[in-house]
Amino acid sequence: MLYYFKSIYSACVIIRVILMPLSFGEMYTSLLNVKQAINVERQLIDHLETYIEHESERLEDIKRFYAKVSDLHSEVYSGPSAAMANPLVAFTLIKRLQSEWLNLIYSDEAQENTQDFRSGYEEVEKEGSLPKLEDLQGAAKGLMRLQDVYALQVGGLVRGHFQRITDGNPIDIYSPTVSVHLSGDDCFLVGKVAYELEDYYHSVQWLEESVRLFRGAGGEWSPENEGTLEDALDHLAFSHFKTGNISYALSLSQELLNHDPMNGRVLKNVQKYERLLVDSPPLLSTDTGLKRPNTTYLRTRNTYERLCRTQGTQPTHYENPRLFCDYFNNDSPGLLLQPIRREVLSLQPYVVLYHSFITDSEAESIRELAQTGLRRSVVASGEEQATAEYRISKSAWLKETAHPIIGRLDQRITLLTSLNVQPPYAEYLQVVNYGIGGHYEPHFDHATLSSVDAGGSTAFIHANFSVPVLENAALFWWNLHRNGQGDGDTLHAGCPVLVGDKWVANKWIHEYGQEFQRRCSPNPEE
Ligand SMILES: O=C(O)CCC(=O)C(=O)O
Ligand SMILES: [Fe+2]
Repeated sequence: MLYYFKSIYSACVIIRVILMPLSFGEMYTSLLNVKQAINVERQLIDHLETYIEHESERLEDIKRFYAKVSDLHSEVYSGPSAAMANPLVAFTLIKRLQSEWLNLIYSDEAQENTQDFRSGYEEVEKEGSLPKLEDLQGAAKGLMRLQDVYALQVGGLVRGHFQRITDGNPIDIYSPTVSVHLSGDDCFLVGKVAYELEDYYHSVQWLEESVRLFRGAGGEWSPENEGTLEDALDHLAFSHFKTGNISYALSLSQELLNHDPMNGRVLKNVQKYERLLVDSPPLLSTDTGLKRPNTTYLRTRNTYERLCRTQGTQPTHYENPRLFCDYFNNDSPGLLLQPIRREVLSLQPYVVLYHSFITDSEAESIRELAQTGLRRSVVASGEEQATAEYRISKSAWLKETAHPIIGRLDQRITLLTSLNVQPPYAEYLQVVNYGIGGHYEPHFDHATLSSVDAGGSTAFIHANFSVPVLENAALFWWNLHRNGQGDGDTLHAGCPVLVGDKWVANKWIHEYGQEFQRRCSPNPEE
């Protein structure tokens, strides 16, 4: 968990402690919810197990009947015709044909088993603990965000690797301890989300993988799949058409026709593509020059992403002799025996990292206290607050009265900063948990606690450095100049979490109430 102290409004300070790495609904926006979903699937696995047992018993019974009847045919009825003279043989034949076959064929058992299985699923569904379509789409967008910000290869992701091409070779930027491969259908879903957003840059890449994997599976059908090779070919062909690669759209459509020769729509498309190719033959280059869509219109996107990729402070900052580390007690009696390791990361804006600001057990308690209050994080939107794609997380507010730990943290902030953090001079503690590819794009906090395995740094865009997520550490900066104006250099962002569960806690301290702690400067510009 990272802890941030920051001043807002006409305010001065930000304290942000990284705790370690929440409520259902919008499951993808918080990793805690994703973790809770594991139990939901466990319930479904139990229901499936019972279903398989019952269906297996039913099939065993059917097999027994089959064996009995086919044995009779090979042993009794194919023998001397005298067998039929036996009234018992004749009776059993008639009984079977009049009743047993009927009972077997019209047995309700299969339906009952299916019904029980469905009821189990419906119970889980009623609890409201199943992800919705929006969650699946949100998770798919999270994957594409990670792909973009960390320049990951889709082909690598599909094989469970987090790889970036460096000097022409794929280099692992993170090696997961547990890894999963994606199926043709998994890739189809991501591709389809992009396709529906008319984002053909991503749909082409994911659907290419989908088609490759579906082809590799030899068109084998799986009952759990959403799409088929034909669906993937269809979407991929159209994506290529939209990006101007007509000849590829044509060959994919022709492949699709091999599987589905009577598909009128695709037949028409083929004719259209052929006509287009005759009218304007393609240039030799097959490079379609597909560009990443700039959906968030971030002007600082390149710097932001570069800072996220480097996952930490730029080396040049260590070369600045005015930056230093020390053990700091702020001359506070409460810290004399236990000074805090302080790392000054930047002078303008002034950004300091306090190591081991909280303990593991404090971070754990804060996470637990926040859990039930976690709601989708919002951002200021005019007078109102609204959810936004550029902030994907859940957050909860903790008052000092929630637990003595919160009061102790407030005291620690005061010991370190000499600032008054009692209401109304500061906000309550805001605890945040990020979701799949969760992030907070560049923003200011003015008038606005965990380690992760990869990604999730806090990037200072204009100041050109990023701070990796450091468990239990606190990051402090002044959002405002001494003259009360917002400091433009504090533009900062929470990079997407690549792997891990990122929790942060924010403490925004108002400028009002700190007049004697942070005096104005003789220089009105300062
Ligand atoms: O998560 C981070 O690193 C940054 C979060 C942040 O800037 C905020 O919550 O205001
Ligand atoms: Fe912020």
